[in-house]
Amino acid sequence: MTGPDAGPASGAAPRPVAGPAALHTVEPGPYGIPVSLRHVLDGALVAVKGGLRHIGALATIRREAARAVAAALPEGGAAQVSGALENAHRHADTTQIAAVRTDLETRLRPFSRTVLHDVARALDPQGARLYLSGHVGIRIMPPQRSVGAGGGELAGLEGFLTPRDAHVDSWFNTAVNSVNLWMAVGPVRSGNGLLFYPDAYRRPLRHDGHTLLPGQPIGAPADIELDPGDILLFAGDHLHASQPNTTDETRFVITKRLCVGVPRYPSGATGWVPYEDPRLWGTRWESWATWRSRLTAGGVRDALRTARGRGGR
Ligand SMILES: O=C(O)CCC(=O)C(=O)O
Ligand SMILES: [Fe+2]
Repeated sequence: MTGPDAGPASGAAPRPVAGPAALHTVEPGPYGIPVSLRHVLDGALVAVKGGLRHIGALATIRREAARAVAAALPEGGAAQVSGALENAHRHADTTQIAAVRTDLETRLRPFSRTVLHDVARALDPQGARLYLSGHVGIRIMPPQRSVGAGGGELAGLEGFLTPRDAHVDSWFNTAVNSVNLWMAVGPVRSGNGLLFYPDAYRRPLRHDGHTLLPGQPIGAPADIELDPGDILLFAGDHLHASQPNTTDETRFVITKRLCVGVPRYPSGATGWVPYEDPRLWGTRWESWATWRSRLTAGGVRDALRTARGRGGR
């Protein structure tokens, strides 16, 4: 590991946040993004200022968002929203916003792979191979008061279009050495972002495999604010929750995940996802890109689970 610690850039004071944890900020420089992912896996919350602009991705994401809006809304409404999804709820109902989200997921899936690869390459050497997940989360959170009572279009969109209660990603499908990239496309403000519970980091917590069970002390939440283009890095083991959106802006974030070293999966996890070795991309071995993550205890457990499922048990 050669990179400096993910401390504040150029001696600036850490940005204050509510709660006990400071949000560390770093600025990309001519040599890339000076972040130690080990520090992130130790529980640090790190904002890479202008990270999406640094890799030249923000304009493309906005352009695709404008196309998805144009496809889902009548002309007048689409023109009003344009690429600025923070206004979406003013001109679109929940069903239309759900359609934009679904369309954007398809449109951005291949590009998000490039984005993650570009970020991984811009990072300082981490002293470990980085494995990249195909997961992409398009998270468009309209103000709560504008979200309809919830018909079929909201089913399964918890954390993507409706708030997600406190959880740890590694309880279900995320490796324990995974780092989340929570990438702000529009502004993230107090009242529409994510809450983190740093005191609960890697503490044993009771949960139902999906969500924290009530009645456990988890400490005060840290409330994170980001500017468009900022990338928040946080460990997949962090306890976090969507803040029900009380602002008058729709919040628009895209998420990706990468693993520091060979993925390690918790034995009790309820799900599993592969991570790819990007060195094999574009080679004739590309179809083997997930083999290393399959050749783990977690990968084998998942293969057995799938085989048992096929056997009808
Ligand atoms: O964006 C949200 O509100 C939920 C995000 C989340 O849970 C995640 O990225 O793991
Ligand atoms: Fe999460």
